[in-house]
Amino acid sequence: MMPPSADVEEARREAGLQPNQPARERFAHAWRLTTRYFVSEDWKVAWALLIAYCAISFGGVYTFILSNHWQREFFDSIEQRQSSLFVTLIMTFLMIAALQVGVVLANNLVSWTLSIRWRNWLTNWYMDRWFARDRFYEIERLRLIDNPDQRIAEDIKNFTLVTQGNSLVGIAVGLVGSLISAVSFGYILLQTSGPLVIPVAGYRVSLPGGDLIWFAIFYVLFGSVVITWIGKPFIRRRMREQHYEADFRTNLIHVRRNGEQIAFSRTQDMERAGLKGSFANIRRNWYRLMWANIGLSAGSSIYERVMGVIPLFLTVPKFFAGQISFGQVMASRDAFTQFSSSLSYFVQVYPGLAQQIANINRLKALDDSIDHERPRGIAFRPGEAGEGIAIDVENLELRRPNGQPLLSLEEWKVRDGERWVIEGSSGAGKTTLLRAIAGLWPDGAGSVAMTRHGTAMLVPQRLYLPLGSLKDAVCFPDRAEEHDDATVAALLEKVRLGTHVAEMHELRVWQDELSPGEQQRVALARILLQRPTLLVLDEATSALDADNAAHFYETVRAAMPGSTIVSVVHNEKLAAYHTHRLLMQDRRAIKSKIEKKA
Ligand SMILES: Nc1ncnc2c1ncn2[C@@H]1O[C@H](COP(=O)(O)OP(=O)(O)OP(=O)(O)O)[C@@H](O)[C@H]1O
Repeated sequence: MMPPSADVEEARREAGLQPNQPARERFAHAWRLTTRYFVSEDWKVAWALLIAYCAISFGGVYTFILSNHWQREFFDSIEQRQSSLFVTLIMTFLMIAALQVGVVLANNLVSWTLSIRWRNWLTNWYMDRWFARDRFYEIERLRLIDNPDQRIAEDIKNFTLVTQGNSLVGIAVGLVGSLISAVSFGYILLQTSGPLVIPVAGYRVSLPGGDLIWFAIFYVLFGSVVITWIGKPFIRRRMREQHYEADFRTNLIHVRRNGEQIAFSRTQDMERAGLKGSFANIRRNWYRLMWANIGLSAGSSIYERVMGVIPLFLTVPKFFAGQISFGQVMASRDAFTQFSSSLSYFVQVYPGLAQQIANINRLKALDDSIDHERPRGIAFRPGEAGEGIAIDVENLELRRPNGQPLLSLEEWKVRDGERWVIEGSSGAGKTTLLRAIAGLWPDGAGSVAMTRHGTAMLVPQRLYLPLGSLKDAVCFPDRAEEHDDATVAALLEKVRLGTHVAEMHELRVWQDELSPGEQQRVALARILLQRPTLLVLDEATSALDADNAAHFYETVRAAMPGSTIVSVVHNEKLAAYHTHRLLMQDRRAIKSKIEKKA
């Protein structure tokens, strides 16, 4: 049995149908994700910016206190008509104002710089891993997760953004601030309340510190547990929101890319209905998100209201008993509220934190899909084929990703200079066999060894044309500067694309402009430029008329008489350009020689 795809797992987890991954694993991942940049080669700059950011944030609080202080002094001096202090106070104000403006500017400078450097580093880190071991291809082939592109572009951006209050760094800095203020107000509370005495099994256990402190700590703990519990659906809905938004955008791009076919087939209504369905997911999820948010807001509002009266319930009896003054009642209420709201920081930042948890979870799924190790059934051995052999296949069993068998091929040797045509009905596994030859299909068993000599080139049915000029497209994967214009112009003439020679350097979206048949002739030009010793063609002439298809094969044969060719064709006439045939039938392959017609 094949492992279930991570996509199914991720969606089921978010729907609450499957338990979350172990908390320890998720915490370890979140920790590594957060600290990774700060232990990278850019660590000096990273730490300098982070420390500067923290210093500026606390500097901001300090300037706020300064200006508060100044205000009191200023109004007092006005009330007492101390005109001699006026100029000094104005000067002080200007200095404080300059400091405040400086803090805002420095905060912008540092937070924006840290955001882009962190994002730049993490994006590159993910992109490197996404490209390594062909993961970008494997994730799509197995559909391991949805929209990895959105995760790399959006989720990393949201995760590394320092410029907003609900950013990870902003939350952490706020946490330090609230801890400091919890300690200061806790100290005030200590002075206004007696020890907490709890009767346990006939004994009176006295907890050190003020009773108000202990009540505040219990209350905050209780509140945090309840809020976390209420907030669970909120996190899940936030994650779903990101999925649905990404799906909707992908569907819009899909319509844009296939605009011509949709316009031709007049299926606008169908496409619009599909898009509306995709948007309906966003809308439905929005309402669920709204209810989850209302639940969360209700929880935090009740929590805050109760927090305002608890100290009164605790201190008023002492006031009635004549133990404390009314002033102490009010002072301890203020201190209690300040103390517990500093401790309740977690409850206050929960929505922002929920967004960050959603980002981290989506990046975890991306990490899991990149690290996903699928046992390689088909051994791919480049450079290990024997002398004179271009491709050596042994005991090959091709399977679909779900384990269903596609094709058995006991032994298949393609000798240098041979030209093999692969035939078989649609869906027989011809393209999959070519993927196995290229080392891109691991599902199955057996081995594929490739020659160590020369170069190989695979030409698919739909050619990849890079963004740029027509010359770029012909020269790909080389850079255009590596070949002179005259050579490329001659090739364009040779492949019957002479009309485009004059516009060879124009930057256009050639993929959209050239007809499929013209694109296949660009492929021919590319082959003639690269002159690979092993050429693998997957229905490379499917869009060409009979004459142009024959011209394609004749040109290759004349220009590269000794090259080895493996090609998939549906057109029987083209088989004549080959020396051998591999016919796929009933999941088996029959090999034969093609006799030359006299
Ligand atoms: N990534 C994939 N995931 C699941 N199934 C796949 C995947 N790629 C190919 N298949 C399945 O493997 C089978 C063989 O596909 P393949 O493209 O090799 O056929 P083919 O012989 O080249 O067909 P055609 O002549 O129509 O191009 C098909 O049933 C296809 O659905």
